[in-house]
Amino acid sequence: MLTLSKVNKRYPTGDRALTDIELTLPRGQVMALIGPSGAGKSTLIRCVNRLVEPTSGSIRLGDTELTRLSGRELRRARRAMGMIFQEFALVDRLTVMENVLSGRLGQVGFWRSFLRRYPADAVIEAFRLLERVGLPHAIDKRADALSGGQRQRVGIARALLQDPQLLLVDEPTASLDPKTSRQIMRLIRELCAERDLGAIINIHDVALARQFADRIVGLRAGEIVFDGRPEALDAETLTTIYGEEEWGAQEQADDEETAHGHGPAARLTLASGGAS
Ligand SMILES: Nc1ncnc2c1ncn2[C@@H]1O[C@H](COP(=O)(O)OP(=O)(O)OP(=O)(O)O)[C@@H](O)[C@H]1O
Repeated sequence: MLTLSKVNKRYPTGDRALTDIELTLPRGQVMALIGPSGAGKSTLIRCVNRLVEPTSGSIRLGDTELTRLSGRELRRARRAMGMIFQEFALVDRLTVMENVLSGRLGQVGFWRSFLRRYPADAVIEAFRLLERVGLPHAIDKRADALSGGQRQRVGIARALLQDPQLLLVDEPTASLDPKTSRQIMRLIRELCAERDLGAIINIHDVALARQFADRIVGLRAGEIVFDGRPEALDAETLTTIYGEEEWGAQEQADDEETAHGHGPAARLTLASGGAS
């Protein structure tokens, strides 16, 4: 379980990115973090893994107070948090298998990883994970020969090879087409359920968030202005999070597009709910 209490972040520039964030993420819960650009979503995720230092407050993962850690203890705590990034962050010239195994870099020690010798159990687990994410045939391919969706699957397998307690996911679908985006979100959701893993997913696509998350947290100007079930995210709440917009008109336009067969069916209306 992850617990944030009174977390504040003010950047040296004076920008106040987070104000008194209170958040508890139980095991197994998939939480989507939504909000306009600059709301503080990335800052929040990065405070959890300490890529950004919170200015004040407490962040606990299980029994560990993350804000007090440094050096070796911090590296160990970070291994308990699998990161999945927007741009996949793969090493292009390495194979799919090598990229997945790099998820164990921190655990196998410098020389072993330098020589690219991984323990047999890591290799077996990497095979298993690549099969689970749908890439058993691509093990020997170079990462730069993969499609965006396949690259993200490699990123997911790599994060899981760390055997994390929590997934921190930053815009996983930002550069993917609508169908692939849905597949990736569905995969993340299924894996979280299978492994009883909590996830915080920073995502701009509200329809995807509604469809695949158990819970939605809306940030605006560094504050939580919504925290609830996806069904509770109505036009009024969207206005609170994003500001004034004709959300009803958007729903209608999407409905019409779908009815007339324009645009991919995957373009969901804001009104749709439930995971598929
Ligand atoms: N390294 C930094 N130095 C100074 N200010 C920063 C830095 N990173 C972010 N900020 C500021 O903190 C606030 C929150 O930014 P953040 O990137 O966390 O928002 P976001 O919701 O993730 O936005 P986006 O959806 O565009 O990625 C913004 O005002 C931003 O300008």
